[in-house]
Amino acid sequence: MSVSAEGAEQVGASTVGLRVDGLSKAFGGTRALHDASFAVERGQIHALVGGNGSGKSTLIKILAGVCRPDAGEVEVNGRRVAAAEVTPEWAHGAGLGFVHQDLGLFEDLTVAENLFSGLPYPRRGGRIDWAALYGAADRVLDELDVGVQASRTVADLRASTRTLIAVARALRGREDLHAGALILDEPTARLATAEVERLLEALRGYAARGQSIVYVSHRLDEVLAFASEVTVLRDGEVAARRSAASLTPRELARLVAGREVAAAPPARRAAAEEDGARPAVLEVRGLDCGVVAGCDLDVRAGEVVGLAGLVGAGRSTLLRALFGAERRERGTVRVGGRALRRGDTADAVGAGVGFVPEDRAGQGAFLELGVRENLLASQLPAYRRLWLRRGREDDATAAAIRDFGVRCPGPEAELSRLSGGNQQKIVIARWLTAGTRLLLLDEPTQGVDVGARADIYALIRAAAERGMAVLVASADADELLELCDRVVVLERGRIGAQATAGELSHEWLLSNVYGESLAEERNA
Ligand SMILES: Nc1ncnc2c1ncn2[C@@H]1O[C@H](COP(=O)(O)OP(=O)(O)OP(=O)(O)O)[C@@H](O)[C@H]1O
Repeated sequence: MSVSAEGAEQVGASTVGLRVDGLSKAFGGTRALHDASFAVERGQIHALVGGNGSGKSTLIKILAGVCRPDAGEVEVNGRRVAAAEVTPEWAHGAGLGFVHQDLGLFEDLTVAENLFSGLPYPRRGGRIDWAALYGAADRVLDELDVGVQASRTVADLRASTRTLIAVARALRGREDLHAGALILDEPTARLATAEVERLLEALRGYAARGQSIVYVSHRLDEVLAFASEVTVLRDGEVAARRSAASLTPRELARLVAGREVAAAPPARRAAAEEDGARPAVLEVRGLDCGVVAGCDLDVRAGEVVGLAGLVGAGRSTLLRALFGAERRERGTVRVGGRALRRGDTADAVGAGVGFVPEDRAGQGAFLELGVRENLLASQLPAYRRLWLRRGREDDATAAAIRDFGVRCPGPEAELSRLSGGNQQKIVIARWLTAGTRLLLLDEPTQGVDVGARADIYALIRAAAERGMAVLVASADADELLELCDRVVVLERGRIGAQATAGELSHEWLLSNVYGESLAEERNA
């Protein structure tokens, strides 16, 4: 079976669901993919892992027909074409379905409307036939065991259910929903631990019925528990292809990073009396803002405090209110003893507050500016005042690129040209400077690779050792356990249970954060 000179596709019987052969793609001088090949058997769960900038997204975009490669071939269920011939229509027709990190769902619409968005709705007598639409949607949802009614509004659904809706939308319109290849780009990055297992269980069920699954993730423990085969990309090349059973998490981390990955430094676990002696950098009293109500919270110098909670509990709202990005309705926020004006981010920055928001593309980064400008964005006035401009800026930029292992063509490269994980490293590095007294982090390592994650934890802890106070919201239990001296749970906008590092465990988080959501599962 091969591709003819004209590039026409060849069809034949095969047990392979998806095969890519010799994929290469360069962006100017950057080699994003080089001669990458791997195959996914029908019904196999195949993980595609690699460091930030290793070429995973480029590979997915080529398969989706939205990025034209320089060379290579693609085969789906026996249909083989030159990769440069793949269009979105071909990909869909051949049976490829995609779930991107941003699920692209319309929150205010129903499940059925989301499932059939972009397609002509069934009509009867010139009007939309809603009964037929909901009926068709219910059949897809039943077939995929999603356990949700097509008439529900997406905004009311829990996170794992939303991801399954995105899966259903990727597969809709196929004759056999389980016959193609499903490609998921970090489907669990935004999910809390309990939600992850529910999603993976559903995906295992689809694989058992014949679906070939390609799954991209930076959570390596999860990869080894979920996938049967693993392809590791490094610098655009396939660095290893192994069965998951033959790998330990540590070996896989080494393959991904191309080096031994140091374990994160242990949380400080300071004695209570030592904590009491440190000054509070952040003092919040009676803060009301949106869902957040009556919030009292202190974070001391040198302390890393985790904010746990379910989606919608108000973690992001609280961080945004502290930074002034959201206008608080009541209450006071003091940083280093100074009261912050509400809704005034400049005042917060002036008091030494740094903020890494969850929505990097929308709020965290200046995508159209260069790496250097992004790194220095929090400190420009200081550099300008000192008349030190380029020399010092260049040193600081080079140091940040080195310390964070940022993969970029150079300090002038536009941020939009960097991979997602490398953008995140820049956004965090920007605030890890001497001027920051309080650092607010919202899901700081989402999309960040295993090596960089360890580096970022080490840099955050080192900043805390120097006296920075850190407040970090995370849905990732491992992150809270590895990074935090203390964890505070937000429950529907109110501060609930708290535990110090010595008391913290997976079990504690499960019962204090997720217990309630598991009980509510049937409602979604
Ligand atoms: N449009 C583009 N223009 C220039 N360079 C690009 C472009 N898209 C990707 N690249 C570069 O190609 C390389 C591979 O990027 P890609 O986004 O595929 O990596 P990735 O493995 O998905 O990373 P991450 O884990 O951070 O999402 C990176 O060096 C990136 O900077």
